[in-house]
Amino acid sequence: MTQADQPRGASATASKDRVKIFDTTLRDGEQSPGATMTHDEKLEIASMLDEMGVDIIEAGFPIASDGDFAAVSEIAKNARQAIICGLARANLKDIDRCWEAVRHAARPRIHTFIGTSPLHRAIPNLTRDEMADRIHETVTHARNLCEDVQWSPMDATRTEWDYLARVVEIAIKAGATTINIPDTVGYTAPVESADLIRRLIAEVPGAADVTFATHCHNDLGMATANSLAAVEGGARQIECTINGLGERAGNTALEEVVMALKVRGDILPYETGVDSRKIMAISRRVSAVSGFPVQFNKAIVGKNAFAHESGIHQDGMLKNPENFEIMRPVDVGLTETSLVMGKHSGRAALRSKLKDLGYDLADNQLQDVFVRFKALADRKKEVMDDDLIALVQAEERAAEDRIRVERLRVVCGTDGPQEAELTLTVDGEERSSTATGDGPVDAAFNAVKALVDHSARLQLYQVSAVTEGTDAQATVTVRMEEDGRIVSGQSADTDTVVASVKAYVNALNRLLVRREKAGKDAREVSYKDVG
Ligand SMILES: CC(=O)SCCNC(=O)CCNC(=O)[C@H](O)C(C)(C)COP(=O)(O)OP(=O)(O)OC[C@H]1O[C@@H](n2cnc3c(N)ncnc32)[C@H](O)[C@@H]1OP(=O)(O)O
Ligand SMILES: CC(C)C(=O)C(=O)O
Repeated sequence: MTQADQPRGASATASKDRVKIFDTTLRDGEQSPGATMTHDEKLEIASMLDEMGVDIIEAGFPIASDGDFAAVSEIAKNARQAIICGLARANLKDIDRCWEAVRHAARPRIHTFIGTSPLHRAIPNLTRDEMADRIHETVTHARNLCEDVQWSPMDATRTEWDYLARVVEIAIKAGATTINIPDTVGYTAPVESADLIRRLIAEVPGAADVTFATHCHNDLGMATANSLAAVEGGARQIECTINGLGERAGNTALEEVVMALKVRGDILPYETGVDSRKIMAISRRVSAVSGFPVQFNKAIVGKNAFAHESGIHQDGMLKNPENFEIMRPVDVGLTETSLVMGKHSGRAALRSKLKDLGYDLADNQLQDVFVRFKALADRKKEVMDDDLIALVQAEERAAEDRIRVERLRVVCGTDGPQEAELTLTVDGEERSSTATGDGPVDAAFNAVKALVDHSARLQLYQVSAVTEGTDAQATVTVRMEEDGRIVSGQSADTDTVVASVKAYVNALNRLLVRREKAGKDAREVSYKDVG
């Protein structure tokens, strides 16, 4: 093993073997259709990878384009600790171009490959012997340029055993320092993955002097399992990408193997140099620059990976997070577990969430808010923090209100006039009216006026969405003026007209309070007798 090939960071402990993390987000990851990144974005991602402790960054395929060449060169110049690697086909031109780009790095690596399976040997149309000669020639050439050379028999897992063993031996003899065994089409299964590496190490002359690497694709959803199995078989380098980005179904996800080794150290006694607390930040950045959203239930980095919505789970989490979490959110760079408030949530989670938001409610208040929360959750997929704040504030306001909205039905659409049927409770007495107007809000406001006679003038009517989506609550603010007294009212509801009427009524209630404070008898507000 050369000095350049040594893992960085903490040295391997007596009990745990060090596994190097080789990130190929910028090469294999970028090969995902549509995932192309700009030069500056590649530099930024490379710097984050370096910062988080990745051992080797495969920065690109320098012969592929001038842009790739420039990105690999600049990443090589900027690298602080990581080995910077470039990919090259099994030809001298590719290898020279790759070296031109990576040579600027303090720790450069050339990675050259050729497909060795029967299917892949047909691509450059080479016989077994011709390919063997090509491997010898190209690996030797690469090693003459660079002391750190990685060689990959592409489609290794579909290559005949005898031929694979033969070409791996040739590559080692020609100077390769890392032998990478790719499962190019995601075909292998964990037991095979472990056995293949174990057998290569046991049977190929010189195998003990090089690092074996595993490079898995996720076509059958087994990339992480195969990579970990390969480590158990003796591989000490895992090739992976952030968010599992990569060709077709993607590559092994860096965050999955790093966290699996961290969490299951009891049965997988290996360690990496990656600072797992930087995982979320780079995952979000890679998702943003590649334009590939992370699926909600993606292991480790999905939006729901540390989120709990069902009441029993939330209650269990509040009693002890270990009940439903095998990792601490902080270990992947999240500040906290998210208790997602939705229709499956219970009172324990609601109380805890409200406490976090600064509302310490008495039991009866909590019960009222809970009823309204469940009603909202039935209409809305997810109840956000701002929704809850709006609910509690509405509850607080409603507690002292003399006028309350009981029922509202609005008929609206293209054929006017719009009509509103409204029932209010005024000082404990139910009253109803029907009114028309120019639009549903106007009709509803006219219905309020029909029940509560007042001379206040509407100065402002404003609607905004509390949260995102078509099921978002609308917050309505109204401002009214009467005899120089200005009052405002606010309410939130998923129904904009309901929110409008409640905001209007809220303002009227405040007007009554202002009148009382001004020494006037609030009964001066006359209620029209329409009942
Ligand atoms: C499994 C993997 O991820 S492998 C990496 C795949 N990544 C990429 O292909 C992305 C970058 N690729 C490119 O930009 C282009 O394909 C280039 C610049 C490398 C080559 O472009 P072109 O010269 O136009 O060749 P084209 O892409 O059409 O065909 C590939 C050629 O490389 C040959 N080839 C493929 N792999 C290898 C290899 N490992 N070693 C030697 N030759 C190879 C093929 O036989 C073919 O040559 P041929 O037409 O003479 O048979
Ligand atoms: C170039 C090699 C390592 C590769 O990407 C693959 O086989 O999937």
